[in-house]
Amino acid sequence: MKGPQREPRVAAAPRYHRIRRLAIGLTLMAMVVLAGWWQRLWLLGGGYLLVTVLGLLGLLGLLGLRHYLHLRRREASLRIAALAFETHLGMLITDAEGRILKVNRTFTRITGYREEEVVGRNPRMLSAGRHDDAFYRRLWRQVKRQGSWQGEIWSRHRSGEVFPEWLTISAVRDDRGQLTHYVATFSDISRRKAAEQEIHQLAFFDPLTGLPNRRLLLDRLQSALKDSRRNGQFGALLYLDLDNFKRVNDSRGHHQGDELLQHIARQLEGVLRDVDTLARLGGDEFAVLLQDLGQDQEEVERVAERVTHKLLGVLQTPVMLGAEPLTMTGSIGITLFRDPERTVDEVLQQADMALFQAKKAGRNTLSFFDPAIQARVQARARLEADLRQALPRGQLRLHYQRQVDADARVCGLEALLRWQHPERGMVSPGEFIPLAEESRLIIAIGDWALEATCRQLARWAGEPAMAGLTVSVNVSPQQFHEPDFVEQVEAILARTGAPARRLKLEVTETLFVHDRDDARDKMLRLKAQGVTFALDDFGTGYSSLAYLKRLPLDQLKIDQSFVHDLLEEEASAAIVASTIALAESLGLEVIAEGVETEAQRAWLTTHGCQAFQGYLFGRPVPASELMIAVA
Ligand SMILES: Nc1nc2c(ncn2[C@@H]2O[C@H](COP(=O)(O)O[C@H]3[C@@H](O)[C@H](n4cnc5c(=O)[nH]c(N)nc54)O[C@@H]3COP(=O)(O)O)[C@@H](O)[C@H]2O)c(=O)[nH]1
Repeated sequence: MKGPQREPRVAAAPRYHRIRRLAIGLTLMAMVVLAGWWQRLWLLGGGYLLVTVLGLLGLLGLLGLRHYLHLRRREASLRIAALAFETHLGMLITDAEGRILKVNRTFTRITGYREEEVVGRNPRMLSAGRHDDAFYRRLWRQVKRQGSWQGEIWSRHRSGEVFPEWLTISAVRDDRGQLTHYVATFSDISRRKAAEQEIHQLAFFDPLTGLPNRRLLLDRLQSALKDSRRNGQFGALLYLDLDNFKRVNDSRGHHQGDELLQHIARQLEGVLRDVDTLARLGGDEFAVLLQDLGQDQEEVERVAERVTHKLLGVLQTPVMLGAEPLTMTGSIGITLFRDPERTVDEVLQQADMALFQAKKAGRNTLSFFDPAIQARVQARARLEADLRQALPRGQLRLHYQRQVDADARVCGLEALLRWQHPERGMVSPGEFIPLAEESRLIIAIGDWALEATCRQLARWAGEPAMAGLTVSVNVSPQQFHEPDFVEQVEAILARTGAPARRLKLEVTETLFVHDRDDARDKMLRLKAQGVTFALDDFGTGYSSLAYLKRLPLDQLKIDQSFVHDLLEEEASAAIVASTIALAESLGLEVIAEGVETEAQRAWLTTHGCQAFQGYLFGRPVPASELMIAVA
């Protein structure tokens, strides 16, 4: 194995050595020649120069090549950047101070502004004015801290039209970390928003009426229950069903049925507050969610009942459907909620059961889920119906309560209403006046009381013991706010022949909450006739001292609740003492009402009160029973 392997090598050796010797000989010769040349150049002193020149030439060549390659690369990236800049996204670049340097064509397409119109200006020129300063502060804080911000923002088109956009802002920094530019890219998302809105509309609103649907109602009811647990305020859920709606559909067709539902939805909305939710549950069924009705249950019941009556009233307003008018009625079931344990399902179920009761009770009616509330509501309804008859049937009376001075001499009287009910006997005004106010019957009743007082005043004008007495009569805010109230009083005075200077009108603080100027004007016109004014229940209501000095009042009446607690409660005593001092400093008379004991009278006298009214001096009695001695 080894022999055949070595044989060829022995044969090639002389040729190989010949070639090697030839190559070495040639190299040596070249070296000798080059060395000769080199020696000669060196000797000529140009050796160094040549090396330097050759070196520099080489370096320049290399730099030139690098620069060329760099330019090629930059040109390529600029081409790419320019291409990228002209994208489907709007783009703008500002300097570090926020001045616009460049915008792309999409920017112009979306905003309507050409580049030359915006360069040098601040991008805030595009602001729609829909975000507050805090929004922009947060945005820029994030750009500064995190290098970029993105989100939805409202912008304004050159035409003034406002549109939503999706915006990204990035801060650009150089190698040393210095801020050099901001780059903003954005897209118009109006269409996406419109689509989202449409989806939301379909999911949460009824397509026929545009009202919230059952799903949205449930959402709102859920949060209403949470709120009511938190703030202790009552809420109410009302279920409303149109009576005999099917007949409308059958006789007039579905088109008119739909029209009717749309009309009713608008009308019902019209009598509700913005914060209330009116929903259509389907067919002819609606629901109303009322929130934050207060903490006093009886007051809340009354509010819910009032709203329900308004809704039922709306339904009864005739509607022109096609050529013929149509009048509808409805039934309403109501449940109140505040109980922390109550669930959405329970509330819905209760409203439904109450609606069933209302339907069963004969339609065009309301029914509360709670039987106790229902009983109270029905009792009030009966009382109101009776009260409507009280005036025409002559069941109202006036009683008079004496007012005395520091020497217990009668100096005036207060006329107080009484209702002689045929079955219930004497009904207290405390019971029927609030009802009369709710139903606005108070205007007619108040006018009657005023006229009856004036007739009595005219009679007393001929009696020496009574002629010098002033008679006070209560005027409710509704009555006072009637546009022709002054003319009414003037007409009554003229009709009855009562001396105006003997008539004192008792008004309350609530009168001056709204339209104070109108109230002042009316008072001044009546005062010009000789009529005087007392401010009743002082300290229990609005009690703004500012209005006191502007109004032409003659007397302050200290409310009986303060007099009652005067000797037991320091706060009441302090209020009474301040009221007396205030009246004195404003030059007004002061009278304390509800004085029941000698100790209260003594305390009041010591603190400067000079006039009193209360059971201590006499209860309200009919005019025929007043026994007043000639002064
Ligand atoms: N708008 C009108 N309101 C009227 C009219 N008549 C009465 N009213 C208001 O009804 C409320 C209840 O009145 P009434 O039951 O008559 O009670 C008055 C007095 O009887 C009662 N009073 C008087 N002295 C005492 C007392 O010593 N103790 C005690 N517990 N009660 C007493 O106080 C009522 C006086 O009311 P006022 O001075 O008006 O505040 C009442 O709010 C009447 O205003 C009317 O014609 N129109």
